[in-house]
Amino acid sequence: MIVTLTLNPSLDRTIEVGSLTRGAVIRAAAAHLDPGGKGVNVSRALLANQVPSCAVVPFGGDEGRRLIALLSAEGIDMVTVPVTGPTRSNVALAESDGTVTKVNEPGTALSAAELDAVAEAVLGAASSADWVVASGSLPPRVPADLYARLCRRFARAGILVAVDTSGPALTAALPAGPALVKPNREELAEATGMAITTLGDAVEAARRLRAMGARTVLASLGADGAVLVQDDGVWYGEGPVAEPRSTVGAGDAMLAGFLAAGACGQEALAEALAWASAAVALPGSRMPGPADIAAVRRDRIRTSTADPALPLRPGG
Ligand SMILES: Nc1ncnc2c1ncn2[C@@H]1O[C@H](COP(=O)(O)OP(=O)(O)OP(=O)(O)O)[C@@H](O)[C@H]1O
Ligand SMILES: O=P(O)(O)OC[C@@]1(O)O[C@H](CO)[C@@H](O)[C@@H]1O
Repeated sequence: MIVTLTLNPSLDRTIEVGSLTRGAVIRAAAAHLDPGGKGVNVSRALLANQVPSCAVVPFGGDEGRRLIALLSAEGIDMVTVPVTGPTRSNVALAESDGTVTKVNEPGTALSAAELDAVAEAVLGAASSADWVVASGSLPPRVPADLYARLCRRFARAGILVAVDTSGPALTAALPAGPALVKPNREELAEATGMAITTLGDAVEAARRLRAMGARTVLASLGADGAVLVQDDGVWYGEGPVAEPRSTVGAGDAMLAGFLAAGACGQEALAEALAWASAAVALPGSRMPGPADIAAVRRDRIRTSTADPALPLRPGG
């Protein structure tokens, strides 16, 4: 059982446009509304592939009620925690060449009592968990070491914790020894202060995150694929997507696939890439099911030992 915690969930609106021009009126080709937030997406991807998962989700206001209604309609197993502030709405503009521009609201602050209620909900849900996935940004004024405290608490209970976050929350979590972190390229650069321009840079940055305390680093590199660094090896893989539709939530699908496949070695990396590629080919943040993933797995995923000289796409 995989429990996910999304402290800052969202209603995600993805708007498909030909291309973006600042200051212009742009007529959208299509729009999608999805339940969002990184942990929520991990649970949605797991559910779509019949892997047991429970999502812990604080929610507030009309947006929060809409979020919970959308998750219920998908059949997500969840523990909901009512809070006073409204759940945020995030917007993604997906251009026809696959470029996605995201505007994420900060979310609303949780009171100390609300934070305690969420922590209690996670501890309760995790009593039968193998993994707890702590994913996404922290709402305003939530202490940056919250994920670190969860890592320590669950380590004592023998439960593995995966952390997918950015900024101070990621830096604070590392010394608490998370079993897994899933930074993207920007987060790798931010956490290490390194410029990531080659695969070798990404591997070196992932090694530094391990030196700071993370046991396994699964670093996603956008269209360049992903690199996995753990005790028994370093692997690289990619899964080109012929017609990228929306990359929103691709990293979450990747994390879900990696955990579903056992979170270890080249095979799990290949599965993670198949889930991510399948997600990129779908609109909005729709999570791929077995048929979407099987189509990708058959012919497109390539994994290998990591060639440090491989250049990454500029600015990716
Ligand atoms: N344009 C693309 N073409 C092919 N694959 C892609 C593309 N963008 C992303 N992917 C796949 O999705 C994975 C995750 O993407 P990315 O590194 O952007 O994660 P992320 O920033 O965590 O995403 P999100 O926060 O939206 O979930 C990549 O490792 C790659 O396998
Ligand atoms: O603002 P955060 O918490 O960093 O990211 C939130 C978010 O961008 O992540 C998901 C995609 O990974 C979306 O569903 C959601 O809008």
